[in-house]
Amino acid sequence: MTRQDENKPLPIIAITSGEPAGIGPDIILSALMTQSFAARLVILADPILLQARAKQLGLVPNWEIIQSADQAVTHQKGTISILPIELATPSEVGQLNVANAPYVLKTLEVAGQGCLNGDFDAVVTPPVHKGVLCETGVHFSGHTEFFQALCHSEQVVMMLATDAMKVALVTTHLPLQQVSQAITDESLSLVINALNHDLKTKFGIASPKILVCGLNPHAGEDGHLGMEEIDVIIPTLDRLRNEGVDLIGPLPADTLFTPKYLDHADCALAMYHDQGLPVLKYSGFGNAVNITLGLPIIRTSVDHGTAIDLAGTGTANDGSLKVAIQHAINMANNAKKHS
Ligand SMILES: NC(=O)c1ccc[n+]([C@@H]2O[C@H](COP(=O)([O-])OP(=O)(O)OC[C@H]3O[C@@H](n4cnc5c(N)ncnc54)[C@H](O)[C@@H]3O)[C@@H](O)[C@H]2O)c1
Ligand SMILES: N[C@H](C(=O)O)[C@H](O)COP(=O)(O)O
Repeated sequence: MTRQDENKPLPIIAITSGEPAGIGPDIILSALMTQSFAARLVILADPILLQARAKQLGLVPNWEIIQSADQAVTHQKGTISILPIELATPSEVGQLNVANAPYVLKTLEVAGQGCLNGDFDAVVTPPVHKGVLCETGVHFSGHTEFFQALCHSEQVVMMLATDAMKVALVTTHLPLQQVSQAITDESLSLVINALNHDLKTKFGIASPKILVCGLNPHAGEDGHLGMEEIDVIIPTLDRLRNEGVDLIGPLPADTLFTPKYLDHADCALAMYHDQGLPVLKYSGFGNAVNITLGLPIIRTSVDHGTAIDLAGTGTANDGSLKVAIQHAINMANNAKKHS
């Protein structure tokens, strides 16, 4: 039996490098040097980038350069298996360079396509810098939307989770000015149905109970502080309840995130990015995972950004990446069990 055959049942997880000038390379190295994962981990990156960062951080991994995903063997801490993707130009720590945007996008494309065609069982994405990618002229608002387009998914849902809390979003990377118009009966229904479906199928929750935030202060105060609840949110929730979805709300977002509600629900649904994520990050920054629901592939990510200020310093916390990798492994094992 070859080494590959012996390890065949373990999922193959693609890990992209993220923004090369940021902390992506640091946390990949640190996580994989200090913890063994029961999976075959394939880093999609330029080996030169990772080797230079390892040297800067004083780390000496056992490098394996592979030519295809199936050559990866069970991960052991200290080993880094790389499926090479070349940088466009050498990357300097802490210096964003738009010339490397195509490299970043290529790592995501290879990972996403590899998941779609079965080479990988899941993809884990360290952080990219959205601004530098947009400077190339592509509209990149986030991995969530990138993988939605790549997979032609009708509806995706961004959900961040810690052991204590799951927070999903109705709108993702949208200017605040556009949030109200984006909350319609159709969009809210699609998000809630996708969330309800994946909480059942990907998290094994038989009958998910979902807390829904209002959009306005005090959930609109009976229309005195905004009409979106009365015009859109309440009628949509009522209809979905009649269809069997277990929904509570809309509740005022300022008090929804308290144990009285959270302790008796499976997930909170916030109307926009900064309504839900600050609470989640306050409660568990560094230990949370970002999961894209609604995709035909498994994709997890970290709860933080590129932290350019920390790249190459050895002070970046790898906790969220470890959680993201472990979640991807668990979800991939679960999917294999049910396939
Ligand atoms: N998953 C992703 O790809 C992702 C997630 C969030 C933000 N971003 C992008 O990252 C870039 C920078 O965003 P930002 O400045 O708002 O957020 P950030 O998370 O990069 O930084 C916010 C603060 O948290 C600190 N920090 C972040 N990660 C840390 C870690 N692992 N260990 C210790 N400290 C850490 C930083 O030093 C900084 O003080 C933006 O372009 C943003 O779009 C990407
Ligand atoms: N909204 C996420 C966060 O604040 O952590 C982050 O921007 C990542 O989004 P994507 O996974 O879509 O890149």
